[in-house]
Amino acid sequence: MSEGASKLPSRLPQPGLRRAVGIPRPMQGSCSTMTKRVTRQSMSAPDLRVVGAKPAAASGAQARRNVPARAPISTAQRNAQPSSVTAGVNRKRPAAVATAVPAKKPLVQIDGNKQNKPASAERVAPQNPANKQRKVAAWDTKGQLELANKKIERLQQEKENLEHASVQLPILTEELDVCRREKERVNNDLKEARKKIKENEGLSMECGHLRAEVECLQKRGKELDMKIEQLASDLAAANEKIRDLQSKEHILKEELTRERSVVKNLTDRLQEAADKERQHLDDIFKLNQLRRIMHNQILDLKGNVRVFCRVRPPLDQENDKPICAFDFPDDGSLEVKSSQDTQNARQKKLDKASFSYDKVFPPNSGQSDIYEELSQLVQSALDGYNVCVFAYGQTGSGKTYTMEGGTDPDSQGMIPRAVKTIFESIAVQENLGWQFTVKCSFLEIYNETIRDLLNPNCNLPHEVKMLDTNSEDVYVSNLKVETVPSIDALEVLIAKAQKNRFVAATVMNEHSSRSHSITQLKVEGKNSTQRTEIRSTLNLIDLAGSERYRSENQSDRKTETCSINKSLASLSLVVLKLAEKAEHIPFRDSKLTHLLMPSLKGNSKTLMLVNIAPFEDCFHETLSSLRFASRVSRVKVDSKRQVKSSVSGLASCKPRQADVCQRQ
Ligand SMILES: Nc1ncnc2c1ncn2[C@@H]1O[C@H](COP(=O)(O)OP(=O)(O)OP(=O)(O)O)[C@@H](O)[C@H]1O
Repeated sequence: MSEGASKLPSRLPQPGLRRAVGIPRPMQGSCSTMTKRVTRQSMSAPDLRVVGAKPAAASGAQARRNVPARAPISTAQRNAQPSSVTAGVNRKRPAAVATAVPAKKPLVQIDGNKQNKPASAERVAPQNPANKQRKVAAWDTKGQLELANKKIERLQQEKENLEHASVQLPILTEELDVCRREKERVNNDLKEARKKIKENEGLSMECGHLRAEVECLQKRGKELDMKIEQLASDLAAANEKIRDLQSKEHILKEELTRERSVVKNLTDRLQEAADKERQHLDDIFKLNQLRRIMHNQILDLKGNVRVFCRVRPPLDQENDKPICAFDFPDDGSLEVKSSQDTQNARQKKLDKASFSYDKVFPPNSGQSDIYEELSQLVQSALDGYNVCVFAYGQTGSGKTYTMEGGTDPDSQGMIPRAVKTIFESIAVQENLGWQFTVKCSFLEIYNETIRDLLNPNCNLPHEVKMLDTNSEDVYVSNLKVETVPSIDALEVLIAKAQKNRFVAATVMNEHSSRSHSITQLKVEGKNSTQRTEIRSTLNLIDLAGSERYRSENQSDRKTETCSINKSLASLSLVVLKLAEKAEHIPFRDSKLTHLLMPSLKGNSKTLMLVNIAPFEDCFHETLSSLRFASRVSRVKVDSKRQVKSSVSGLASCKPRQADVCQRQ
């Protein structure tokens, strides 16, 4: 079968159109083939008739009238047609086609494959009883003729039909081409549409994303709008503020200009004042230097070793005890006599004695009276001189009371008063450009053993050592030396040391009476402006009881008494040797004199405060103490002030050469 024939059925116009143009319903095969078959079959099978010719058997003109083939077929129509077209060419249902033909009229089977599939009409015809009845005998010529005529009629009819069909064929072919092109276009459109649909799907997804994005952006936009609104209002407020500030700035600038001129004025005046202050400070410094020198000269005149004598009053509980008779002719003299009548001749020789010292304080003297005199030595310590204050006397004579005193302000002893003076003076001096450092240590010497009162449990040995070979200064090894920034800090340390001494006293049976207690305050001052430094030590010493050892009732204290006597004798000897200006001074004979060596030598101020108990039974010890004090009182130590200064300017009041050591 040719290609055109095979494609034809599916490309035929819709059934309605076929009917309109009188085209028989397509079966199988092409139109040309069909025509040929019809011709052949009509020759061999007279009963057959053309399918589709029946209804109208329309003439060619009529068919042409009914053909709207030329009219354009809409796409919708074209899309609607294929199902019915293809339905009409269902090759698998030839039988149904055959049955659609009325039984009385023989059908012309249009079949493209006659050999394989004989037409049903041909197969049915021999079985038809009508056909059998119409059989004419061979001898019936007339019948044969009639039959032949009828056949001819039918053939002529078929011929007409065929002619009509052949006229329609080019129209249909043309229509077919149109349909093909239309289909091609439709297919293309379809492809295009599918492509567009696909694109649309992609686009719609993208659209979805874009919509979401747009929504986000819109939301963000709204937020930004709000922010912008807020910022705009802030900006407006800020602008308002700026305007406000600008106006204020203007006012302030004017004020500033005025203030500047005031400040300049003040600065000039300040400069003037500073210059004046510098000048005043210079003057004050010079005056202070002068005061120091004069103060020192006064003390020199009074003596480098001064002796005060203090007689303590009997306490309430001691009122029953007989007391010696004391007389105080002036503030530096003292007469003492025993009041007992039953004295032997030897005793009578000794029952009255007169002594003279730098100062004598009767029993009614207060702590402040003593300190008034002693404060001059404290001032000397602040001026750069080493100072030693000894409280000497027998046990119970009032040494500790004088040095430490009580807790109330009136009864405060020399140590707390001296500390107060030092820190008050430092405060004043600091305003004049001085800077001071105060260091302190507390120790006691018992049986020639040094004990640290700030660190009493220290097991390390405490030895008196030279600071260095070139220096005459000494120090105690392993001794705690505290730097005290304030009077409060120092008072805390003093209390601690006193407590430690008190604990030892209870444990060691009147230990405190039998030991020397030494409070050392080292003062270092520096005046950077005047390039001056001072350094001094204030030693406040509460000596052990000076009573003599008496073997008959104090055997248990033999060792300690000997030790005390030895150190006191050593102190006495050192002082005497100093007075003699001896070449060798036995400082190292006792720990006490060794430790106090720098403060007893030339560069020193020494005060011996002899304390006297007023009782009759102390008379001999009283005489002993007063005699010792008299010996000391005669000593004059050459004083050498520890001052290094680049400032002189004191020509009119120039101290002795030894007093001031000029810095080179
Ligand atoms: N001037 C005084 N006014 C009032 N009371 C005093 C005075 N001197 C000493 N006392 C009192 O006398 C007693 C003995 O004085 P203190 O303890 O000071 O003597 P001491 O010489 O230090 O004795 P020790 O050598 O045992 O330490 C103490 O109770 C003390 O308060």
